[in-house]
Amino acid sequence: MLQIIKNANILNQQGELERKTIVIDEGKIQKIAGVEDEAVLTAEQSAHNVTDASGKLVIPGLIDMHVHLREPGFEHKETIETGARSAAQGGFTTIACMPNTRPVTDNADVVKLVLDKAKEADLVKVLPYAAITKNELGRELTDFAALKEAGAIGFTDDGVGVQNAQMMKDAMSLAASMDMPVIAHCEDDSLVVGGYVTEGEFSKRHGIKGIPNESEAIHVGRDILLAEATGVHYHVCHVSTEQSVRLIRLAKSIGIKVTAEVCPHHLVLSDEDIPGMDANWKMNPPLRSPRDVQACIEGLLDGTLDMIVTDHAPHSEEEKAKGMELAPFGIVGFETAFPLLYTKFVETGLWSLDFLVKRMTADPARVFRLDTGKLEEGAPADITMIDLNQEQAVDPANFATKGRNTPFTGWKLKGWPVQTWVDGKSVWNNTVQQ
Ligand SMILES: NC(=O)N[C@@H](CC(=O)O)C(=O)O
Ligand SMILES: [Zn+2]
Ligand SMILES: [Zn+2]
Repeated sequence: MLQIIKNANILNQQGELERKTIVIDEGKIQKIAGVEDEAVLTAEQSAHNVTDASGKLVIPGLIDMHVHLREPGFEHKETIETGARSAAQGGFTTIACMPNTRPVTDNADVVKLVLDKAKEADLVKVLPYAAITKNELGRELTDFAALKEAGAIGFTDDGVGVQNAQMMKDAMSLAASMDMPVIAHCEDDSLVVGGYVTEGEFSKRHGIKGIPNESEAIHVGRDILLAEATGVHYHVCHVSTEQSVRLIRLAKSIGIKVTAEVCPHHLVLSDEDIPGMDANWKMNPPLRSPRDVQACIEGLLDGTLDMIVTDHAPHSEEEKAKGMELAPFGIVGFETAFPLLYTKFVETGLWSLDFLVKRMTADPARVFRLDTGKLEEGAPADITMIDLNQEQAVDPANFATKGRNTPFTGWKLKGWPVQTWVDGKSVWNNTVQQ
């Protein structure tokens, strides 16, 4: 089925905008041609579907390597279908989901279930991670070979840190022997006990115990040494502290195979922004100091941090209404990620558009060896169209996710995704086509 996206403003090799016509066939980008290309003008006559992208930005579909879809077990928070719909609405075409479901994705059956449900939803590409340890309890390794065979793309106990260093080392050795990455939620429980915001301004003001930066960085440091010893590809989840950035920068400089991700909220918010005891500002890792925010931004700019992920973590309104202390950690992220970062960093002139797009497409694709994340002839037609001029306030009532837990309600943002294609199929369309 021949399809055409015409008058598309795409980012070229130099990172500049160029107007092109994209020809899609059999789910792949067949051709990216100049707007006057004769052959393409002829093809347009026979195309099944023509989208006029005039005035819009057209980029590779966004890739999110850290998300929570909650199924199986917590379908009241999200299902694979609602999560995938939310991802598509946020401009994402590939998402990698975490194993902290119920049951935990610690055996091949759960991996298969996730893949089956994703196929049924038929929206975005869903790549499952499997747990490092059974039930994410940190006591016994899962069957890595069976999980890889079933389709898992990496191993992680996200939600908790692997507390035992020998356990982590064994996991890394095994993963390395299978050419699989280990993805780590870095948190030393002994340094955290009872905290739910960072140790800093906010915790002092409210007289509550804070989560210190070292609780994250101590695992980053430990795991870098273990990665060096085992040769595994080690990927650090949701980096939030200056100390972690510093350790990862050093490890990279001496050739250790470490990569890392950062979340939009850790780039845009600090603990000083928390308005009060509102659980929509509670996530793990917590919002850190302005100094940490700056270090994360610098880390992303110099490539210490490879990519942006949302850590989309939906929870129900009842759960979040329990208040700061008792509510679960986590905020939703798919539908605000791009406009938030575009508005805060590109509109303000701090980042180039090309830089933002790469950190959400080509970079995750490079790190996790995906065949997507680029607009190129022969690549899958995973494509996102964005209206950079559309300005709109964040309204959780419009979200496709079941989660309403966001600190960004009411924020006026620009750069909203308006249409998303996966393998050439439109999975979200908010344009009014004439
Ligand atoms: N990030 C969060 O605050 N919460 C995540 C767990 C996690 O990513 O560690 C969740 O599963 O809710
Ligand atoms: Zn985590
Ligand atoms: Zn997570």
